[in-house]
Amino acid sequence: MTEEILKVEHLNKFYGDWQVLHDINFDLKKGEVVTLLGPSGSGKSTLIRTLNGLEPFRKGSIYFKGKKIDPTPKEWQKLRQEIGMVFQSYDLFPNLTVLDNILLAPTKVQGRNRADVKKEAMELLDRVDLADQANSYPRQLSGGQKQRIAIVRALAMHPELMLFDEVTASLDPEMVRGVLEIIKELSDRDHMTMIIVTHEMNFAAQIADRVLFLENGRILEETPGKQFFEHPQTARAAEFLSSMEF
Ligand SMILES: Nc1ncnc2c1ncn2[C@@H]1O[C@H](COP(=O)(O)OP(=O)(O)OP(=O)(O)O)[C@@H](O)[C@H]1O
Repeated sequence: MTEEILKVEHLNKFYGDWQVLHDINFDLKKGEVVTLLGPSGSGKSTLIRTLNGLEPFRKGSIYFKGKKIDPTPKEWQKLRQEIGMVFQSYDLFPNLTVLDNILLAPTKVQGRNRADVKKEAMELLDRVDLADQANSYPRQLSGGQKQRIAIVRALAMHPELMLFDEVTASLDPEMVRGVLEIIKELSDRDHMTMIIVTHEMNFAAQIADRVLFLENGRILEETPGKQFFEHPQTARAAEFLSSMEF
């Protein structure tokens, strides 16, 4: 049986008194790619951030590799070593070089040997065609380059699960493809388990094993990727796809 990486059960989240996520249930097996799609404000970012402990939740359970998460700051800090996340805003440290951005957490948090991590970081940088920028500072890089570095930084922790929250949303169109290709390769070559929030429908159609379609904080449908894009189950999802000109 394929190993279960994540299971979300009856997850409810509130901002103050207002409920933003309603009874979210889904699971994710090793190597699977799930995309979260839905209109603006449907709760996609909130959900993916909740899965990394960046947003607290009030009711429900999240299991990671079969173990129920005790949602304390300490536990999340530990789990973030295994659940990598990349954001729209890169969040690189401006005062550190590219290489030091990548080495920081594996050496300081995981206590791994600096020379080993450095060797691996250079291989990862080579893979995203940025080995020549190892000693640059983030301000010297384009948005697309910064986002490729942010992905490498997350991968250097050897995550079991990667979360991507609209990682191409701030990029100029010509930068988008390079970043999406890296994510696609992570799936094809490394069989990385991933949850992806994106507005890039063609990319979602290529990469999604499953789509969770959200509206008003609820999962309206959960459909295999190919089927979702060809024959969505709900009229609302069909309307959404046509509004995205897919
Ligand atoms: N910190 C917050 N406090 C209160 N409300 C919030 C907060 N963050 C998000 N919201 C609201 O929660 C709802 C869901 O937002 P969220 O960003 O998760 O949606 P989304 O589907 O990711 O949208 P988009 O595609 O526009 O990024 C929206 O109505 C948003 O205004």
